[in-house]
Amino acid sequence: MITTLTDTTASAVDRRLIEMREEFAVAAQGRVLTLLIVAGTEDLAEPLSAAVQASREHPCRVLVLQTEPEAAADGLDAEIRVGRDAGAGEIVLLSVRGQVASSLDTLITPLLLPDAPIVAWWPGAAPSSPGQDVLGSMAQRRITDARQSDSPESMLKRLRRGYRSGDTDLSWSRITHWRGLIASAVEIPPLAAPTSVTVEGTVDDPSVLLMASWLEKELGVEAQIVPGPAEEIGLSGVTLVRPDGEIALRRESGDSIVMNLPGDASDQHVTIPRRSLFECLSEELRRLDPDEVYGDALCHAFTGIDDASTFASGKPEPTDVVSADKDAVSDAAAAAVAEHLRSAIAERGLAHVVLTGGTVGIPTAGKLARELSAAGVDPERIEVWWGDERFVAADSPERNDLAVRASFVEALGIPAHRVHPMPSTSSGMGLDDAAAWYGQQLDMAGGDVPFHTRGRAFFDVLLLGVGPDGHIASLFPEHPDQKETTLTASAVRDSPKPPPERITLTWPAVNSARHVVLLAAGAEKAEAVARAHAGIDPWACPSSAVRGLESTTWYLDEDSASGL
Ligand SMILES: O=C1O[C@H](COP(=O)(O)O)[C@@H](O)[C@H](O)[C@H]1O
Repeated sequence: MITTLTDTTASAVDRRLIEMREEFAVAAQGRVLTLLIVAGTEDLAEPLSAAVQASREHPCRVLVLQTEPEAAADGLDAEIRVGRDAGAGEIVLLSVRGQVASSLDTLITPLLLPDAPIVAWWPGAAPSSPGQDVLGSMAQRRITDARQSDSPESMLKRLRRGYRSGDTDLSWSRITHWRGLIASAVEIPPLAAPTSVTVEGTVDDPSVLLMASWLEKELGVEAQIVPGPAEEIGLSGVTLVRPDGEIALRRESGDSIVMNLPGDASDQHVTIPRRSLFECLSEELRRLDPDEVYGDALCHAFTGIDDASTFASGKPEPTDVVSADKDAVSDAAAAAVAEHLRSAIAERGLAHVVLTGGTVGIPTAGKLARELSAAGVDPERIEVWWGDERFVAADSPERNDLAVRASFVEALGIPAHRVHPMPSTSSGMGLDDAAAWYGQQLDMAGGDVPFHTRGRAFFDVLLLGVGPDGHIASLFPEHPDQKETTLTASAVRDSPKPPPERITLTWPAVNSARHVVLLAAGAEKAEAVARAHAGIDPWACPSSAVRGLESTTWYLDEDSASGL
């Protein structure tokens, strides 16, 4: 039975659901979990059919959220399916538009099964840190599917950075049977450690990457990934070389894997069909405890990316623009930034700029507004973010956003929904929640464009003032809070520069810009500027370790450039 409700509310949906159960004598008892399917406007026929099948094994309430935050009009439509149309569960499809999408947690709370676990599933695009997502944080288990991304390896790296216990990915469930076969094969006597491991398959396929990582971690041997047959997608073979012979597994067809063991090269055929979406989902719903083995394999896969300097290395070298004085520095920077934003808008219809506070940053923002107006840039097309903020009251003169509200935001007439100040103490949130919330706003705006992957950029221009100690944003030299690299924005305590509590973009986020514009003026900045030019060293000199994907330019006056 299917009922639709247009322009409705969550409580009206809940009431109708209860009525339908009564009308059609459908029992609610026995539902073991709430499955949240979170998506944009893409076609969900396949995930829904997998969920309906899985509900026969795990009777559940399925809440499907299709969100369109950019929709011109706000609204909520619902379709409720119970009985035959919903497998062994009940399905509520919610189409959420505009502002309604900004409070998804409040929206779904009345619709959750009381006292039952929640599993969140993103069948397509997923947040960088599912565990910190507004819906993901309500769930015990969070399921993503990196294979669905345009850039699966990048997505897996993002998931690794944002990993929280309870996360899993269907690329991992796709290789469960392979792992079982390999685990039993390596136990075959005589027990001998493999000397080499080769994983064959699509080279950037997440299942292939996870298999290689798992084997490396478990066996302590480096795993080589080699391309498999072009017609095969995903994992096609695994070979472990032991002193007594080879353990070789190769997918022969969609239905079977051929296995050879040391001393037995007789091509044993094992019936293991390629796993369907339903089977993978069902396996994940079977276990509600965290899958630590997945966490280990994921984290081992990209161990090297923890080093903050890797975010900056390999990008174009910085250049310097030296002007006579501070005034001329902000003139030059504002003109260059306006041009970058204008061309981003011409290319993509929208530009993301990150503003900064500080002695040069604040006047630069005012001049940028004038440059953009003179160029006739549509203020509707600019999204404004901040690189850092002081965690004080919203109306405190210490706030970086307040310093440019009149000169930039109001002067240009940028609509409120395009302006993203970092939360203040007036928000009611504590410092950690406020930082996490801001990071989440960015992750949601970035969609599949990662803040956690080298080689991709979200911001068009990132403006950064450079402090006399070499700090940028609120990443201070030798300050432990700079070590937070799994989040997009993080809390800073005990800042060496007052006020002590701040929010900052993290290393991966500041290194997610096309163009980086560093600003410094005055003799007191000369030493920091010289140190930052000596080589990438995030810990000792943060301003040395930020690079744009396309350009990094230091706007300096003669005094600050005197040590170069
Ligand atoms: O505390 C901060 O300092 C930097 C640099 O400021 P400056 O006055 O030395 O130019 C600034 O860019 C940052 O946004 C701010 O919070």
